[in-house]
Amino acid sequence: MNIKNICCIGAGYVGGPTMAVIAQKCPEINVTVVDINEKRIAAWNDENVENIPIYEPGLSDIVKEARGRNLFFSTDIDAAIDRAEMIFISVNTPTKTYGIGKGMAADLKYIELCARQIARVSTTDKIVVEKSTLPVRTAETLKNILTNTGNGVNYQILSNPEFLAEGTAVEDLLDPDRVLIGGDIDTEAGKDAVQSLVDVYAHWVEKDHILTTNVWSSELSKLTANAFLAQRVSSINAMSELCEKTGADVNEVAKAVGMDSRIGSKFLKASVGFGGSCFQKDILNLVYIAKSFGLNEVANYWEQVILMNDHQKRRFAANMVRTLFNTVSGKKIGFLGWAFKKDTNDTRESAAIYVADYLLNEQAEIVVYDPKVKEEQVYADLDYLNTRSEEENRKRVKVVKDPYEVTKEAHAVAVLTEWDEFKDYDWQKIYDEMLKPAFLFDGRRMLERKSKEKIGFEFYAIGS
Ligand SMILES: NC(=O)C1=CN([C@@H]2O[C@H](COP(=O)(O)OP(=O)(O)OC[C@H]3O[C@@H](n4cnc5c(N)ncnc54)[C@H](O)[C@@H]3O)[C@@H](O)[C@H]2O)C=CC1
Ligand SMILES: O=C(O)[C@H]1O[C@H](OP(=O)(O)OP(=O)(O)OC[C@H]2O[C@@H](n3ccc(=O)[nH]c3=O)[C@H](O)[C@@H]2O)[C@H](O)[C@@H](O)[C@@H]1O
Repeated sequence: MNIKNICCIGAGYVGGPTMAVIAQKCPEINVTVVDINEKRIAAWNDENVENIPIYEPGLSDIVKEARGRNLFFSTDIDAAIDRAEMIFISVNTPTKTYGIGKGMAADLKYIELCARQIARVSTTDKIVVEKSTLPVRTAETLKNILTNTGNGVNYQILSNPEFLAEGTAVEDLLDPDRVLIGGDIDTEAGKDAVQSLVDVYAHWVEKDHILTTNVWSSELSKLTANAFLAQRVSSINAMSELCEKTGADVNEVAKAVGMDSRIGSKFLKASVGFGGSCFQKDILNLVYIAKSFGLNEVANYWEQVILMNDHQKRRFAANMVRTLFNTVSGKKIGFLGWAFKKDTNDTRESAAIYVADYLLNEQAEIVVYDPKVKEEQVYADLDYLNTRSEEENRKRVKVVKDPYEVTKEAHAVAVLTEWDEFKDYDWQKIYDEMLKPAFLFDGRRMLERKSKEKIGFEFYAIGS
């Protein structure tokens, strides 16, 4: 099928950047990104392109180039669906918070709503592309809804999971390790649909980086990739605790191990724990799927990655309390960073939230600075945990715009996100203005130990 119009449902961290790049690279295709969230769409359409709702290096330039030419953001979902030959579903698939599978399974209600809307609105044949991360065999459910409630329209379902990482989304989209497309490759219509999507990506991705498989392999590969990545972080974090007991240094261990080409050096950075909207959610989903097939050993194996991560966040916070003479009650603790990693304003499942929650339970007073995260987001994250009243969260946590306000008169400062700017702060000034002993906790292994100790800090870093 010759694709002239693409619709993407979901203008979030994946839908927005992915479609912006498709529009930039395929000027002859009209790309419309739709969402039920009016505020988000308004922000994507903001005259000042720096105000688009997602911060990603390089993204605003691409939006500036394509927006209004062949890239559009709209809340008119029906019109965009009807016009498109190809529809990407890029809505959120969070962990279920109710009913069967609560706390583990993926909540597919937004996916189902999209399918029902597509079925209701479509008057011409469509290729429906799963861009969201989904449990293996979701395409079957989609097909079922579309063909049983549709108007006699033909649908092809493709799986095209997204592997971009936040903070490097544009880079990852422009130069992906691979693009994965799963389809019904046993039928001519299925092969045609796969080819249509291959043709879109072939505008800028080398052919041998575009991989086609059956739908189920594609769906499962996405969960597998995230499980493997998160497993590496939990593996090195497990070693970080052993390093702290033995005098080994986790960065040296990671380097030595990573130089083995079979292991590789990437994704071996010890930290206060992985965050982000997907690793935990996708592994829980994998565990749930394995359990639902009665594969308990498989489920337990992968669940350990999450348990290790929870332990890492908890032990970082517990170590702070222990080091501060077993109490942080009424003490000012400065947080540098709140986002789940640098170069993003996303805070979903950020380790900082859980460390803060732990310290608040110990009656600490927390002051937060993050270069990209807004005050209301910090409160929303803490309120979401439901550990204490909203009023209490606002009383005990302050969010400031100047990092030196975080550190002034603080009993301890903790680095929770690896923003580059933290390295260049005036650490002598920070030391001078802190209460003594001045405790510094590096949850990201990003600060240089010797110079901090020379200034006088009591320095603690993960894994050394
Ligand atoms: N955030 C990431 O880095 C990555 C996410 N993914 C996957 O991509 C999917 C989307 O993730 P994000 O973009 O982070 O989510 P997000 O929450 O940022 O965006 C999803 C958007 O979908 C909209 N939406 C939900 N239901 C809708 C409906 N029925 N009609 C219209 N709009 C609707 C929401 O309003 C929201 O703006 C998830 O399945 C996630 O696992 C995959 C790779 C990377
Ligand atoms: O499905 C998804 O949502 C995406 O999840 C991750 O991307 P993302 O969560 O954006 O960011 P990562 O760079 O993977 O970092 C995840 C977390 O692990 C932490 N991390 C990562 C690497 C490392 O060595 N150590 C470490 O602690 C990061 O600080 C962060 O908190 C994957 O890297 C993407 O391929 C995938 O598409």
